[in-house]
This record gives sequence, structure tokens and C-alpha cells, in this order.
Amino acid sequence: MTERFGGYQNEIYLQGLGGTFPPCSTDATKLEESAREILEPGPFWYVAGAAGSGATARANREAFDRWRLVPRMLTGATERDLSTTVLGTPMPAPVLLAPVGVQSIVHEGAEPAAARAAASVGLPYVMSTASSTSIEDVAAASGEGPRWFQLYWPTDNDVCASILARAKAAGFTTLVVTLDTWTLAWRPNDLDHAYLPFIKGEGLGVPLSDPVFRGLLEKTPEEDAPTAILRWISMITGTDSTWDRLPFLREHWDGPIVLKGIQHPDDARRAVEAGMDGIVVSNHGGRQVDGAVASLDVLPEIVAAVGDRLEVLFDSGIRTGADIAKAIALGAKAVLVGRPWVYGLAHAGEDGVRHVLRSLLADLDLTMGLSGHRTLADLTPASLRHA
Ligand SMILES: Cc1cc2nc3c(=O)[nH]c(=O)nc-3n(C[C@H](O)[C@H](O)[C@H](O)COP(=O)(O)O)c2cc1C
Ligand SMILES: O=C(O)C(=O)c1ccccc1
Repeated sequence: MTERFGGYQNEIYLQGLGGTFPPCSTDATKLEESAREILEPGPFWYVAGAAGSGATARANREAFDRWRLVPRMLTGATERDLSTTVLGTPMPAPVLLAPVGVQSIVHEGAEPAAARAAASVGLPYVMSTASSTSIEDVAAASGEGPRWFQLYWPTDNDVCASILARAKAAGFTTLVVTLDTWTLAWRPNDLDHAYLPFIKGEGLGVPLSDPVFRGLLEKTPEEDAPTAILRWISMITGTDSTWDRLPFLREHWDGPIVLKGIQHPDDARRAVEAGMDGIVVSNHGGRQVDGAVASLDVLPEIVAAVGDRLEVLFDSGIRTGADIAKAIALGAKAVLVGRPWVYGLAHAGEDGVRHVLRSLLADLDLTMGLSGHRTLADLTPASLRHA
């Protein structure tokens, strides 16, 4: 089905005639600034912050500036079709909501609000293991919307299997395994505010509702919250896994599996060899390795390394329609967006998330049309020049 995302432009103008204005900026690059005015420093820096000096987070943005679209004329791009299918999930545009933990710290509606917004636009919501809400409650909020599940991999196999079984039973189709955050990076902004949401016990919607995890505890989390929290933290951070542990996931998940956090072509090749279905070329929005390469800069070599042997998704730094078009032109099948919609959630809950998503898709739709690209397949390296 062809969605006319660009029509959101006229909708906004018409609403303005009636005195109604967007709930937050239509420009995702401005949302960090306005979020700073409405969030306390701890929550604000949890979202906006990055590892170390922030060099990689800045590099992620700068990398997009080194590529420019070359507009083509008279191509008949009046009607666009932005739809695609990724690992069996049809989507009206090549955009997914990146997994984001502990959303209750920016808005009381938390994950269900974001999942409802995603479903209303038809985009897949990738639920984080670090959600403040249970798997079943997020699934219910998604309704008919597509849903993927992101795994922070517990060291305890029984707990891991239980979480995967619940995600599967709740209708999550695709598993995204995050590899780059097996321990939290040096994050000065969180440290300066002594702010770790997990310690407040807010990101425990998944384990606290898990019967196997609860069975490991001597006292229930209601009786002794700190012990439960520490037990969970020690289960999902502090231990790096190795490639030989992947078959366990295959045994316990019968849908597609995607590895998130790939930045080296050799790791992408290993993902192929391990029989994975996809990868997310991502540096976690610059939140893990400060001084690391910009995610967009490694995308072309990774696409060249794996060809069509698995699906290559991309994230880290996407803020505009042009950014999405560039990532697709460089070989990504779809992109994940992180901070922008979290700021939308902070500003206006479900409406804010929907507005950020629709703005991004309208921008992409109009950018593609005006640069003469009718479908995603029209976006190729030939659509770009090095600036
Ligand atoms: C506040 C916040 C929380 C995040 N939590 C998770 C998480 O729980 N799991 C995960 O795989 N990635 C997590 N990420 C990383 C995102 O999935 C994504 O890789 C990153 O935000 C993309 O960069 P962008 O924010 O520049 O779009 C988080 C990112 C942010 C900003
Ligand atoms: O902050 C993050 O980037 C992240 O991935 C995370 C991990 C655990 C809890 C909350 C967020």
C-alpha cells in the first residue's frame, strides 16, 4: 500500500488555520534543545548523553554531511512508494523505532505510549529488554502493529529462555540481540548526575514479571527490591558473550534473528557464517565507545562484505528524511531511529512520538519525490555525491 506521508505537511498547515500547532518541533535536530527545558538534568542526560567526550555521537551526525543527494528532474516521482518488507515484516516506510530502555523516566505513558504511536503509523516497535513495562503490556499496546523484541542477553539460560518464550507468545516476530552494551560505557553525563535508572528499579518491567527470574529470588522483589535489582543487573551486564553462544538463541527462537551493534565487516561476515538473518550497523548512538568511527562511515564496507546474504539495517545519527535516504542509498534495507522519538515522548507522550515519526516520514517522502526517487530501489550510491 502506498502511504502519502508528504500529506502531513498540508495537514499541519490546515491545523494552523484552526489555531492548532504541532506538539513539538517538526525538526528532530531541535528536539534535544527543547527537551532540555522540560526534563530534569538526570533524565535529560540519560537520553541526550553519550560515551566519554561525545566524539562518536557528533561523528555520527557529521558523517551524513559528507554525502549529498543529487536531485533528478522529470522522473515522474509524483507518486512515491516507500514501503518495504524486512525479514518478513511489511512496513509502510523503511523505519523502525530503535529499542530504548526505561521510558518511564521521560514520560509516565512510557513504552505503551510509544508502541501505540508506532502502531498507528504502521512502523515496527522494537521493545527493549530494559523496558519499564512488561512484555505482555507492550504487546497489548502494539495491537495490530508489527513488533520486534530486543534482547539484553541474560547470563542465566533459563531466564533467557523464559523471556524469549514470553516474547514469542506475545507476538513478537523478530529478535534483535544487542552485542555492544554487555556493560555500560563510561558516561560522564550520567555519572555527574549520579543517575542510573536501573538503580531506581524503573527498567525492570521484563524481569519483575518473569516467573523464572522471580523463582531464583529468596524474597520477592516486592519484599526486597534492591536484591532483585542487583541480581538482574548482574545477569545482563558485566559479561561479554562469544560467537559460540549464538546457537542457544537459535534453539530458543524460531523467527529471524538480528545482531545489533556491528561496525566491522569481519563481524558482519561472522554473522553470516553464524546463520544470522540480519545485522544492525550501529554504534548505539555513540553511547558505548567514545572515539569510535561514525556508524554511516562503516556502512558501505559492511554492505559490500555481506552482499545479500543477510539484511543490513542501520542506526546512529538519523535525524532527517535526507539522512534516511542516504543510509538507504548506501545499502541499508531500513533504519532505526532512537533519540528523536524519545524526545517526542518526553514532550507529548503518544502524540509527540506520532508527530516525530510522521514528520520524519513526510520529510523522507518529499525529499525522495523532489530528488526524483519514486521507490526505495531507486536510491543507490549513484544518488549521492561526496560533499
Ligand atoms: C535513552 C536511550 C536508551 C537506549 N536503550 C537501548 C536499549 O535498551 N537497547 C538497545 O539495544 N539500544 C538502546 N539504545 C540505543 C538505540 O537502540 C539506538 O541504537 C540509538 O539510539 C541510535 O542512535 P540515535 O539515538 O542517534 O538515533 C538506547 C538509546 C537511547 C538514546
Ligand atoms: O542507555 C542505553 O544506551 C542502554 O542501552 C540501556 C541499557 C540498560 C538500561 C537502560 C538503557
